[in-house]
Amino acid sequence: MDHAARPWRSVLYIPGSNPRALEKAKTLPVDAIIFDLEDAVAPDEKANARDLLAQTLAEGGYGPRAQLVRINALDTEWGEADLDAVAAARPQAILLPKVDRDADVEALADRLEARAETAQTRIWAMMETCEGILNAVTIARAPRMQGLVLGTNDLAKELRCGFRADRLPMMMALQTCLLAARAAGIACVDGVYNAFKDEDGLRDECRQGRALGMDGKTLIHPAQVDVANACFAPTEAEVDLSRRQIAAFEEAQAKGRGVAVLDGKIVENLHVETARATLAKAQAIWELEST
Ligand SMILES: CC(C)(COP(=O)(O)OP(=O)(O)OC[C@H]1O[C@@H](n2cnc3c(N)ncnc32)[C@H](O)[C@@H]1OP(=O)(O)O)[C@@H](O)C(=O)NCCC(=O)NCCSC(=O)C[C@H](O)C(=O)O
Ligand SMILES: [Mg+2]
Repeated sequence: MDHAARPWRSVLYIPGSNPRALEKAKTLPVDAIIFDLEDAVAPDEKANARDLLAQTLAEGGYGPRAQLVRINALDTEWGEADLDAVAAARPQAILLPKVDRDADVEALADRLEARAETAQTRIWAMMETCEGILNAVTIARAPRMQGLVLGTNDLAKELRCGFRADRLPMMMALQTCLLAARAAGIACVDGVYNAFKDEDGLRDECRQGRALGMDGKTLIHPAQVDVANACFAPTEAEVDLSRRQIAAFEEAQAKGRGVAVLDGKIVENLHVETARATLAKAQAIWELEST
């Protein structure tokens, strides 16, 4: 699969303490899983969840789904032990919560560097503190970074803002993270939609996230997966337009022109790059779903 095109449409949190949900995820058509040891796990359950997750990761069975482990922050009483427990399973990626600055990522990167098992492990950062949003540019460029995840619940708490359908109070934070991720060439995945039985509300928020440029949405329940997969995939119309734009541009080029006209609109090289990226994404989704 073309790594730049790897889909992150649906990224499902699974509480590391819930064996039934850990099993269920093996059957769900999600692009990625976040095995959570942080906020989905109560303090009394942390130690058991850590052991269960270490064993679950070692057993595998999650197929082509990308796997991220959200540990507790390294300055909590659980963070270091979480990392110790999951390291042996060679985790694809660690998701670090409540990242305030690039030094938080560097501290984790140093620990990953020190172990042979985590030589390839990437880092994702939860963007959910005001400090973190203000430092998004340097966080996104820190070592081993693969993506940002918006933590809109913690962010709303810190901002002291309300939840609105248009998400106006946190729009600047969402866009700051997107700018930082795109400038660094990494992924950016939107926050969760808490009302997991409200399919229409979820669809609206996914559409908004996609229009902003998000790669996908973090999810909390299996019922949310199909909506996110549909909203963040290229539509048939987009695939068709991309093919026609490429064909029109190549035809224009063959005639010595640098610009084509399609459906009354200009097509330049930059539009062709977007069209090729759309086709690569559609192909990557097809490959993932056929595995
Ligand atoms: C919200 C839930 C507590 C609801 O759980 P439950 O009552 O068990 O739901 P259902 O009975 O409808 O479940 C049906 C089956 O689906 C499985 N299930 C449920 N949730 C998940 C899941 N997340 N992943 C995989 N499988 C799941 C159930 O086990 C049932 O299976 P079966 O019986 O075999 O058919 C629950 O959904 C839940 O705990 N969700 C996750 C909550 C969570 O992770 N929260 C933390 C992340 S959000 C966050 O922290 C974001 C960020 O940091 C921020 O600040 O915003
Ligand atoms: Mg959070």
